[in-house]
Amino acid sequence: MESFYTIQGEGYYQGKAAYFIRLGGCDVGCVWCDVKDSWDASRHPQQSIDEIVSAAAAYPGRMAVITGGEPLMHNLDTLTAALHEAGFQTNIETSGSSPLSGEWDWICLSPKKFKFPLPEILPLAHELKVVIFNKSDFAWAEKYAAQVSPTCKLYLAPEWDKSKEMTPLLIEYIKENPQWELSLQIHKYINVP
Ligand SMILES: C[S@@+](CC[C@H](N)C(=O)[O-])C[C@H]1O[C@@H](n2cnc3c(N)ncnc32)[C@H](O)[C@@H]1O
Ligand SMILES: Nc1nc2[nH]cc(C(=O)O)c2c(=O)[nH]1
Ligand code: SF4
Ligand SMILES: [Mg+2]
Repeated sequence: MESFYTIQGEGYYQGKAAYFIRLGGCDVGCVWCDVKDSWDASRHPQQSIDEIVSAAAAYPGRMAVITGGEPLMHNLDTLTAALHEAGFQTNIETSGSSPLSGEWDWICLSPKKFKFPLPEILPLAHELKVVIFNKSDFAWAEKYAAQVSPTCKLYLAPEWDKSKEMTPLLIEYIKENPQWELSLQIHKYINVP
């Protein structure tokens, strides 16, 4: 769909320069998704892996973030091998709802109520990032926290349009449950893509 060099705005690598590769197509359908344009893959041009990787390599950063849409709707073995070959760290942002493919240095799993993650990705996640849209989502987040590895980093993120209302609840929750950390979409505050 699009590629851009920016600052990772969320989660563990928040604040780091990263090259984002956003792949078209998503069958999850989150009501609050902030990139609904990405859902229909046929509306976006196809690019070769060579084109994608050489565009990325023009920038000094060597962290690539594959996102979407739902990137795991595509087989990512060849793309991630080419990124590794070019010296990139490979990170993915995924709902985990399609089978895992690709060679990953970092898996950010963001489970969704609209299409659950497949169980096999849970022990492989390096980072669990749960979007909080309403109060019941805290208990739902704990259900997934119990299934990831003991070293997996745990993040709660307010849904953007409800962040004014929900962020104070996240702050209180994290103060009571300090295994969780706050993830804000900082790119939206600093106006970068
Ligand atoms: C657009 S999704 C694409 C990758 C993948 N489909 C997924 O959901 O993880 C990238 C990240 O943005 C988050 N996100 C999407 N819409 C959001 C919103 N309105 N508020 C907060 N986070 C949002 C998702 O939860 C996910 O962590
Ligand atoms: N700057 C920036 N950071 C991000 N982290 C995850 C994003 C995503 O849409 O996957 C994202 C994004 O869209 N922009
Ligand atoms: S899974 Fe990701 S891309 Fe798909 S609708 Fe949900 S937030 Fe949007
Ligand atoms: Mg985004």
